[in-house]
Amino acid sequence: MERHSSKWYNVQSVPQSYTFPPEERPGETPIIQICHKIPVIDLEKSLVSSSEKMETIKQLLQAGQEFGFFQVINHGIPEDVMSQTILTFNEFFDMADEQITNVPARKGWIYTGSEQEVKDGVHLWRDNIKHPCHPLEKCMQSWPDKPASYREVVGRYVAEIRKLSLTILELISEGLGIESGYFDEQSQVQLLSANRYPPCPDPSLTLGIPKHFDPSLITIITQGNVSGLQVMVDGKWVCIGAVPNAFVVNIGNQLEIISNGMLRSVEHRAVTNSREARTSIALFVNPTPNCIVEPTKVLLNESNPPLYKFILYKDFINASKAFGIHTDAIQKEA
Ligand SMILES: O=C(O)CCC(=O)C(=O)O
Ligand SMILES: [Fe+2]
Repeated sequence: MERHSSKWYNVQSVPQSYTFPPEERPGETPIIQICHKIPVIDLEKSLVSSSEKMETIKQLLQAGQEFGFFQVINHGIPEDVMSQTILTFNEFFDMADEQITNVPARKGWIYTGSEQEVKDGVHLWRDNIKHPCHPLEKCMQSWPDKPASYREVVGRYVAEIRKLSLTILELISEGLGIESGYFDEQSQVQLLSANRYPPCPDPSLTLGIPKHFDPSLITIITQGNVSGLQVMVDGKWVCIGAVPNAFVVNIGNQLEIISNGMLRSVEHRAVTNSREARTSIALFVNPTPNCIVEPTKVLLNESNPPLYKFILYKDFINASKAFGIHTDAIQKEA
């Protein structure tokens, strides 16, 4: 028998162990219904003039307030960096399972194949790898070394995303009236989480990732050409369109706290489709474990009292078990 056919997703129907309870499954409504309201923001415009920059800032804040999500285009990251990174992860996920699951003492990265990942008794329709990325030179020494290009390609991608995330955070801090550099300390940790959702015989029954909030400051996602990221808008699950060469950006719980609720961390989930595999790469920009996260003082006054208590980032993560069974391991790596 061909090795490939032994993969967990080569099945004619969705196994019971992958079937979500009726209230959680996507159901029969069109799953890939694109929401065109979620803004696509042209970042190049912010470089043209100070009035264009103010306009970009306004768009970022409005999107963060209204949807908690937006996409950015003309962000300066070369197309081939994005496409090569997706290809490298596809190669990684295509490797024979033994090559990725049976690596001894895999310190520095965590692979969770679908068969190992169970949420409330149900398997997720995805394979996943997570690893820290900052400081880059140190972290990349312990990333996977197969495929051979992994460290170089993913390293280049991570370096580009770090610059992009700082640009976006700087624009947001200017809009909120926070001093420049405030987020330098709050955004020291980068955690990469790449997902591969194979084609699924019945996407109405199962999920790639169940609904959740991101425990990050912001998250920057590449979803290639395949939609599947769903966000709750006006009480309905809708998909974020796959815009060529765009990054999806979402506000995480920490930025919601810092902005005292002005920017919203919004629930989202990943659905599957029956036609093609989808690969997404999420980079969580996180505070360091001992960083105190609290509503920034400049936004507080009598009519805007703090809505959140201060919290150490590691206490937040441990209390919310934000990374499931890997929470402790991920905290150690950070
Ligand atoms: O696959 C996606 O687009 C969603 C990923 C996501 O929400 C996450 O990794 O937290
Ligand atoms: Fe997420």
